[in-house]
Amino acid sequence: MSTNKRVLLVVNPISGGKDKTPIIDHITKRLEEEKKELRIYRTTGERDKEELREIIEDYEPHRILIVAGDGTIKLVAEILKSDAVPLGIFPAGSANGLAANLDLPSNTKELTDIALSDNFVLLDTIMINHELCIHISDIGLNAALIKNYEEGNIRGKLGYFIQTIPTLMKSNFPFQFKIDNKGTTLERQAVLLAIANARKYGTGSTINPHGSYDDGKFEVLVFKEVNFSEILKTFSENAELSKDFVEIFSASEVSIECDRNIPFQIDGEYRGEVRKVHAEISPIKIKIAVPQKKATF
Ligand SMILES: Nc1ncnc2c1ncn2[C@@H]1O[C@H](COP(=O)(O)OP(=O)(O)OP(=O)(O)O)[C@@H](O)[C@H]1O
Repeated sequence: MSTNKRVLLVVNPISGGKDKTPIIDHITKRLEEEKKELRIYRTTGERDKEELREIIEDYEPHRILIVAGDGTIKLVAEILKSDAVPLGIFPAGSANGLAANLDLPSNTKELTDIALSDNFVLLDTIMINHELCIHISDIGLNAALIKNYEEGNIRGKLGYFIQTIPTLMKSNFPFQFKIDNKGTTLERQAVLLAIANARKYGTGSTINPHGSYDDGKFEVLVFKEVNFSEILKTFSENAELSKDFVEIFSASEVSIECDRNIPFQIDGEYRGEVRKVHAEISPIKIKIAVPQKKATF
C-alpha cells in the first residue's frame, strides 16, 4: 500500500538563502506523474504553527515533505506529536544538522526517491525547557554565535563563519555550570554545554561520536576550552576527543544551572539568555525516510 497518497510539502522560502523553485518543481512533477495529491505550504515566520496545524488536521497527509532547515522540521514534529506521519527531508537551511546526521545526499532526484520511500528511522526527541529538540541544543559560545548570525544579514555557512571571531571576542566565558543528573550533581567550568541527540552539528563537526539517535538517551557534552586543534579533529568522523577538551555522559533527564544568564539555542534557533535548562527525553519519536544504508546518527 502506498503511504504517499496525499502529500503536504512545507517550504521555508528564506532558509539558507537558497531559491527552492527547482526542488518544488521537481517534487510537483514527480507527484503528478505518480498521480498523488499535493498541497504546498510556504512558511511566513508568523503563525506558521497554527496554520500548519489546521492544514494537517484538515488535509490529513500521508507524508510530509519539508524543504527547509532544522527549525522548520522541528516545527512540524511539534505539531505531529507522534510518528504516525512520516517525514521526507530536503535540507535547505543554513546548517542542516539533522540531514548531516541522516546521511542525506544533496541531489534533488535522489532526495525525492528517499523522501517518498518506506525506509524509515525513528528519532528520539528531547524536551528542553518545554520545547522539543530534534538535534542539538547548547548554552554558551555556540548559542552566542547563532544569535550573532541571526542578527547579521548573511545567510548560509559563510554567515556563521563571519560571526566566529567577533563572537569569541565579545563572549564573557568560561561559565560555571551545576549539572544535576538524577540526584548526582557535577560542578564544571565550561565555554559551551551541549545536549545532543545527534552525533554532529550541521557544519559537519562530529562532537558526539558515540551518540545514538534511538537509544532513549541523549548526551551532555561539557566543552571546557576553546582548543582549535581539538575543534579541527571534530571534522573527521571517528576522532577521539581529548577529555581536557570535552567531557561526555549519557542521560535521560538533567537539570543545568549556570552562574549567570547565557545564550541558549535549540536546533539552530536562538532562544535568548537563560540561567536554567531542564532536558528530558520525550515520548515523541519522529519517523523520517532515510537512505537504505544505516544513518550515522
Ligand atoms: N517567510 C519567512 N520569512 C522570514 N522568516 C521565516 C519565514 N519562514 C520561516 N521563517 C523563520 O525561519 C526560521 C526557521 O528556519 P529553518 O530552520 O527552516 O532554516 P534555517 O536553517 O534556520 O535557515 P536560515 O538560518 O538560513 O534562516 C524560523 O525562525 C521561522 O520563523
